[in-house]
Amino acid sequence: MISSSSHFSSLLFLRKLSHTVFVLFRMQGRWHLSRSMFSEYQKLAKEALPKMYYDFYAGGAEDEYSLKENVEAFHRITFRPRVLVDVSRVDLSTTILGYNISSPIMIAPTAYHKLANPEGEIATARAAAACNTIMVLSFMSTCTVEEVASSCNAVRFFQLYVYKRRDVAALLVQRAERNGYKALVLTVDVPRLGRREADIKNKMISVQLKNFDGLLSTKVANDKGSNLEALANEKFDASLSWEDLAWLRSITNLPILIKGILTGDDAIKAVEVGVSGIVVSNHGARQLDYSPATISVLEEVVHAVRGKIPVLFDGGIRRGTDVFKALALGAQAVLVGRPVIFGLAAKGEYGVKRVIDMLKDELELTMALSGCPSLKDITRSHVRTEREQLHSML
Ligand SMILES: Cc1cc2nc3c(=O)[nH]c(=O)nc-3n(C[C@H](O)[C@H](O)[C@H](O)COP(=O)(O)O)c2cc1C
Ligand SMILES: CC(C)CC(=O)C(=O)O
Repeated sequence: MISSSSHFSSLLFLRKLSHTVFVLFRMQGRWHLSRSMFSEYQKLAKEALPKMYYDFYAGGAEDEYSLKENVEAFHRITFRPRVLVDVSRVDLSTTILGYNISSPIMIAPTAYHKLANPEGEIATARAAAACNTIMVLSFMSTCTVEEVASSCNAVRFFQLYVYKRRDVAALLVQRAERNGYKALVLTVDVPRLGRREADIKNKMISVQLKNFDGLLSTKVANDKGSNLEALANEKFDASLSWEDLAWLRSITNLPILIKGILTGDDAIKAVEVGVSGIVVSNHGARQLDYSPATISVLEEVVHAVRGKIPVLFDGGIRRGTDVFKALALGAQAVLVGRPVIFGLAAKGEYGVKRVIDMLKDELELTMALSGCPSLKDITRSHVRTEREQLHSML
């Protein structure tokens, strides 16, 4: 239930439950509980999915400290809006690696979309096309690289995990290139799978992925805990290192982005090895718990890169205000993971489109209310970080 604030007659309290901000308000003599559209979709997804799948999508590693922090660190950043700026038109459009998109909100690579909806990644790709944005297809997708490519005309990037079987990684890269994917996103934060305790308890399944038919088996069936963890630990190449970027460049002409950078030091190395961009990410807090909230390290990375390559961002984006904050701190665009999956689980292609449109609408409003008619008008001085707020109190 989402209601217009103009009808509020009283506001009772504002409290955080789980990762969600709830407001209890009185309207026309009755009490109502408001939630963001994201939480509405999360709730619908929870109702629609078996517990094992919902926990897989929603969960994080170990204590889920970073999972909460990814979201809550945004709440500690406030705005410095400017007034009396002509915002009768607000332009959200931007360019990523030369591709024009309608807003700086892209779809993050996430595994196993068919567990959320029978149409799987095809539904997600069609929603991306309808929103005129970029989808990053996961290496662990349930639809094939070819099926997704032929389903719509969205600009698509391909996310890569490097298996011990390098020939399999190389083959998938070639298939992505042949099928019109425009960039590779090399994910570097999974030498082993993080300890996801819900998946261990639920004995999370690992299904055969069609992309690998005839190449290798991705199906694991044992009774000892998360089959996904067993799969990743068996197949992923934990020896992958900076030197291997030369190998990757030798097998493709596509631009390469590195996803999973959290420090200025690693950002400098990424620039040195000649990649075309980086994604500041802690993998949605599913890998190393107590890694920092991604928004809290974005600026360090942006400073280290010194504008040499684009810096993208993901982790905890739930509102248009979050997108604005990430842009103000130097990101060129953001990627969203769970909101897209919850949209997909709740309402298929339509749900994904709604979630993206909601974020776009909220970003547009935030820009108007902050005095920013275009993305280039969003500057560092439009936000106040927690550190700045603390300094101002000294
Ligand atoms: C269910 C799920 C599956 C994911 N699968 C992948 C994947 O296959 N490859 C990858 O690079 N990242 C994967 N990620 C991480 C996302 O790309 C992204 O970094 C993260 O979801 C961003 O955080 P958010 O969910 O708060 O938006 C996955 C995340 C989730 C939640
Ligand atoms: C199968 C997993 C490795 C997919 C993934 O990246 C994730 O679940 O976070």
